Amino acid sequence: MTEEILLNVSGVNKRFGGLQALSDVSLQITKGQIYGLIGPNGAGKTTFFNVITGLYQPDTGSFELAGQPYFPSAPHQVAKAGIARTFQNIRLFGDMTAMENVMVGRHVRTHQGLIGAILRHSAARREEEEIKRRAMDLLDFVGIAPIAHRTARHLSYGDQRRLEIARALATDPKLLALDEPAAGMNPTEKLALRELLVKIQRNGTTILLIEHDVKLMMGLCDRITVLDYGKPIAEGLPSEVKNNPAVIEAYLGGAH
Ligand SMILES: Nc1ncnc2c1ncn2[C@@H]1O[C@H](COP(=O)(O)OP(=O)(O)OP(=O)(O)O)[C@@H](O)[C@H]1O
Repeated sequence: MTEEILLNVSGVNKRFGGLQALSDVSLQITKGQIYGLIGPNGAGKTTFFNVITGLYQPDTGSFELAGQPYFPSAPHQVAKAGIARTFQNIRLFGDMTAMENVMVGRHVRTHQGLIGAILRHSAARREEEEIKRRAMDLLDFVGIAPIAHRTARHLSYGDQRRLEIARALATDPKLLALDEPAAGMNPTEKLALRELLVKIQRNGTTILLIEHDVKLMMGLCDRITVLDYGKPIAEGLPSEVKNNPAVIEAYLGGAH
């Protein structure tokens, strides 16, 4: 069986003034994988996320998503193309309920749009009901349905992270890109997060993951790329990457 490439990124460079933040970064993510991006602080992981989700324009680079040429432009277009992401620092609408936060994510995939919803055409009303049902299903899927009507700012840290994931899933992404989803979590929350990510993978969504918890990454990812000073220094199975001398040096030695 040939494996289908979901995201093919080739030759990405990104410079900020005198700093080469990404240096000829290429990677291929196969459909259905949990793909990890690791590296010391400042290695360029978030910059890579920002490039593939249209927040930063790369200096060079070519991209294909599900076999189609893809150019990450405005974040809204990126979501439509099939990539959803979360952020290192949680970005929820704090005064909206958990349910409303997920409904906002869902509007990317709807026909009537926000104007229709405001004017409340009957088609828009039907669609709104459908959006609510789907939002509730997603909250249930990530394990926070009982707090659907609580405002986001009053949720625990772990639940806010789950809510961000539910909101991203509401766009029906082909690729879910998670920037440090376990940051600040205690060991119990991390274990639950791990179970959730495996469940998302089983449901057919491909995941790209940045995470500092190397132990978590080694146990979870199908493949890993390691960045150091913007350059890919290793790529492969977790067991290969873990024993790679350049990776050990990047983590233990150097000025990081
Ligand atoms: N908008 C920007 N302007 C200037 N420099 C930037 C910008 N964004 C990132 N950088 C720099 O690019 C380099 C890579 O940063 P990036 O945040 O991508 O690293 P990272 O691997 O995600 O780090 P961390 O693990 O600490 O989050 C850093 O030196 C950072 O200071």
